[in-house]
Amino acid sequence: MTAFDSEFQPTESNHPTAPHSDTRLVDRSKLSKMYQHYVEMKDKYPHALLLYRVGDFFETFFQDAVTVSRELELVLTSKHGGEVGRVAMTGVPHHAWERYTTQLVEKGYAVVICDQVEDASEAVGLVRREVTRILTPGTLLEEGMLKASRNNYLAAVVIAATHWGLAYADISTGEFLTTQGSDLEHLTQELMRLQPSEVLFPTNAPDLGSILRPGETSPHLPQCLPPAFCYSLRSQVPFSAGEARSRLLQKFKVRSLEGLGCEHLPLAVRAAGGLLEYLADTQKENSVPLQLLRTYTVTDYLIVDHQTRRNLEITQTVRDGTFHGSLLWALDRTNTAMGGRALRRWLLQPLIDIKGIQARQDTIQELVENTALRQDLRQLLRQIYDLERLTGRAGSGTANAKDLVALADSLSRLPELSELVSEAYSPFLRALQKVPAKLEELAQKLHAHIVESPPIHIKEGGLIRSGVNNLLDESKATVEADQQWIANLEVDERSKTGIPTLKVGFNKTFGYYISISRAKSDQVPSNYIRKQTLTNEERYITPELKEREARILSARDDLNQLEYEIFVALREEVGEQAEVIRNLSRAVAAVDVLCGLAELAVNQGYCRPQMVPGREIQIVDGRHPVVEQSIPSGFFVPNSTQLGHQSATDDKGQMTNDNPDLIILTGPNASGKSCYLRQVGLIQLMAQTGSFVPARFAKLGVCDRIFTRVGAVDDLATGQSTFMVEMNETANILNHATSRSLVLLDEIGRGTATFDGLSIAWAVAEYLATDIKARTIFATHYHELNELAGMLANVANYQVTVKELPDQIIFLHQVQPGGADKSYGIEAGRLAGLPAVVIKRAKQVMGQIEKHSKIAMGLQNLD
Ligand SMILES: Nc1ncnc2c1ncn2[C@@H]1O[C@H](COP(=O)(O)OP(=O)(O)OP(=O)(O)O)[C@@H](O)[C@H]1O
Repeated sequence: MTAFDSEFQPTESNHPTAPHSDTRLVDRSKLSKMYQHYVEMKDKYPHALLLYRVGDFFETFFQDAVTVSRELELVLTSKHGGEVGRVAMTGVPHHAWERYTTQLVEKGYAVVICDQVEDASEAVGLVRREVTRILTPGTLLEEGMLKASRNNYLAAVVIAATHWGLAYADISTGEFLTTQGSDLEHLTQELMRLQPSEVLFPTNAPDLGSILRPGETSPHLPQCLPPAFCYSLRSQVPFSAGEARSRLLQKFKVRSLEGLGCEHLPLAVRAAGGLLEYLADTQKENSVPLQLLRTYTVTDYLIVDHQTRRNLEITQTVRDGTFHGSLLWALDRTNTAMGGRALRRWLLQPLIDIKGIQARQDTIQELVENTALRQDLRQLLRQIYDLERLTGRAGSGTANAKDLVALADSLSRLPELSELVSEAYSPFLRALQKVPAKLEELAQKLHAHIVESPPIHIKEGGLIRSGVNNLLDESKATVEADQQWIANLEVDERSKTGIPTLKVGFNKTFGYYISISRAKSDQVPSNYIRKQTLTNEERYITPELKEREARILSARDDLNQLEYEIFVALREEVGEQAEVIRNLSRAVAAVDVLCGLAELAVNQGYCRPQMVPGREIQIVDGRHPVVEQSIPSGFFVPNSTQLGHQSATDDKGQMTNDNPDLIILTGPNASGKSCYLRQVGLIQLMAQTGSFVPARFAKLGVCDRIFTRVGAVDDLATGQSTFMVEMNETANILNHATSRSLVLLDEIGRGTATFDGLSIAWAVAEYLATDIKARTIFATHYHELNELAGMLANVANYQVTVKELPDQIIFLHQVQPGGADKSYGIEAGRLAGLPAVVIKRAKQVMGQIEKHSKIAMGLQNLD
């Protein structure tokens, strides 16, 4: 049972006159007709909030009114509901429904819009109302409800023992992908990467159709599904192999799924088919244009698990979860919303295919070298709106005329874009050299049909230019002539009647009228018919005035309808081109990302890393891309890195530690160990994204995974201690890392007794260096670990240096060979003002410990 349901356990009100607030308890036969209809609708959507159009408002009644008034802090009122008495009610003005619905959806509710589908003034009996839209967190299209800078993913998951299928779509941009795997940990990591707004999960739970809001638990959800997301519990039927497959075949009009790459991936097919069914169920008449389904494999990309993504602060900082200070913040120089979203996707899913990486690098390089091209492109890209989402809204029939003008403006920039890149030779720029002629024609047509600055509402006219449609022009001319006649009426009647203060006015109730001050009412001509008497004036109509008015009003309705029809036809034409426009949008987005990365490379002095097939990681004068932008220019101290043991030998054939697999990094607090560790991880990740990197030179073997274990954060949510979290993360690394992984460990074993911690740290480092041979940087305060380098050829010691003055330590932030053998902790204590006697004693204790802790020697004896 969801929290949503539990709030509405039928409870009989004690108060005899309290308004009814539960549809399940009310005597329906005593409800008035409209409420009976409302209750029928509510029965169909028990788990959603039903917004029901009544005149100028979207109202909610009964239990929904209670929820909505609480969630939106609106006043809960009541209304007469027939013989039953009063019914709880709260509502929002119809023009503001988007704003209020956004808030409800953000809180994890599904919202059903039940709108009037006929003109209230023409309705016989009850106005016809239908469900026109169902909004759930993962199925939004409206501009105001979406964040421009990130995708809004709807995911669907199928689990069979340890195997899983995952499909996801962003219906606002049309992306639709599916995959399957056999390790549930990968499923969790994929979901954490995608951060979907809603996840569909097929189950046989009794409360099908409900949405579990973030943090809500259900016995029907398996452990591998992170509780941070909204889960929609769905029937298993559309997720069955047969149904899902035929839905996909039908949607993409194909005979087999071979071409989509998932013919032999039953779980991927089941997830994708189930997702399509949900879209059909929620989108009603708006059919959403989706790109052709793409199948991918998780291991085709660099695997960056959630902890690592968090520790490396890819999209938000660890400390306060802000975008400012993240890698994305430091790298984003894109000029379009599409580019911004693409950069985020790229950073969350870096490549392992060298050719793919080099194609991006080639494009950046061309743009770095050709400054004029880069600047011109960036200038032009600024004028391109969100083509992906505009097309989505056009295709689903939710775009307004302003959207189509924005789309036309953007499409008409594309020929200029292709002209700019006509001489380009790198792959991503060449992809823009040809713009399909039909898109140019479409842009011209839209511009020729729709006025430059149309109103938001599409049913109230004022959208279409003259010269587009003869009938429209003729009706417009008639209306204008009648309006002119009315405009002249004031002057004509003043001269006819000799009343200089006579006025022609208009109001909603009476339409046009002639107003005469009461003092002059005796001079009124006989054909004037009195309609209304006010304190100082009398209002009249004439048969002729009413005839003109009737003509204007009816012609205006026809005009608005005709304009609407022309507009809808144009919108459909755009929808038909959705696939072509979106293919091009993706190419534009990629060029925007690469242009931004090129700009960054030039401004920040990045270099093109050489990507090599081996295991080597060689970085000369590397910098941390975020820290260097956060401190004054020139203050960041660059440091080099050399990792990836190649059985290095010196001139005499002796093994050396020059090119180790594992570095033990020591240094005092705040000297820069964490910064260095992250810098290496970020440079590797940036390089596999295709970006240039903050270094003087870099030669990098492609990694399969990056792991980090950084800092100590209590996982209060799961009730795990700092130490257990640390051990879990470490276990995960040791169980999954390979010799092609990059492992960054900061402070292993600090959350327990010193000797336990040191022993674990030692054993972990040794295992990584000897068994896994992963490239590892191990930052630690246990300088005893420096002894490892004496035992293992592929381990080297490095330290972050400081300069000691009598009463202070100066941080040099320089990473140099060698191990710190000094306890800076005691030094720091002295600087902090610990009494001299305590410091002295601490040094004595330290000396004793060191005397008895020659670990390497002891272990050799053990071996
Ligand atoms: N290479 C560098 N150049 C300039 N400033 C640096 C550099 N490295 C680190 N810093 C600065 O030093 C501060 C401390 O660095 P960091 O947190 O990496 O230290 P640490 O050695 O990991 O400390 P602790 O052991 O206490 O965790 C950083 O916030 C950064 O501003």
